Amino acid sequence: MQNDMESVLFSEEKLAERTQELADEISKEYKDKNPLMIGILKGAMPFMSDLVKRMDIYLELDFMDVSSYGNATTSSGEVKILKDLDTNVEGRDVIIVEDIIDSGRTLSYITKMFGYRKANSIKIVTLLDKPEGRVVELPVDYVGFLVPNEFVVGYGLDYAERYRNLPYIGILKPEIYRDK
Ligand SMILES: O=P(O)(O)OC[C@H]1O[C@H](OP(=O)(O)OP(=O)(O)O)[C@H](O)[C@@H]1O
Ligand code: HPA
Ligand SMILES: [Mg+2]
Repeated sequence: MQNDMESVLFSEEKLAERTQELADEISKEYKDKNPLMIGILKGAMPFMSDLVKRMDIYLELDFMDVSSYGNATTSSGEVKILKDLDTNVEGRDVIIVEDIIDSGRTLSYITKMFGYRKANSIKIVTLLDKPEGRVVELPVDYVGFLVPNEFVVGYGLDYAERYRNLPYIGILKPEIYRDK
């Protein structure tokens, strides 16, 4: 698996350090709010797990499974809900947790939906933001790192379901996904 990588963008240590900073910032702002933190599966799983362990406030967790990439490196444009929330978001202070915002389509769809469902507030925390990929404008509240317009994998991010278990974030060798 490591041989498929062209370069490392963010090491395990760097990810841990930045996650701690985000956890401190969010904890401070949500100290008395009992936020509902919603992880978007599957990519957000490792980041969300590390983030919430570093937050010393009352909070609740829920998950949604949404998919628009399938096995491709560009978004299909169609957002499919594979699993909805268990929790009613009405009146809740929602924090959506993502691994990456690229075209913005996934989160634009989800934030609109939570708006219809009458959440009290909706904020977004994403580990990575790829501004050059943006097709739909989207306000993002907490960002770990900006990434270049390359397909990145690791720490939850996949290519064709692989590489989610890498402890760091890196760029794949182009021959891995070229001609597929
Ligand atoms: O801003 P966008 O262009 O919508 O891209 C971002 C979304 O794409 C990825 O999910 P994917 O659909 O690949 O599902 P996964 O998390 O299960 O890999 C990623 O985890 C984000 O949810
Ligand atoms: O760069 C990416 N890598 C993995 N999954 C993704 N989903 C959107 N962009 C990406
Ligand atoms: Mg994916």
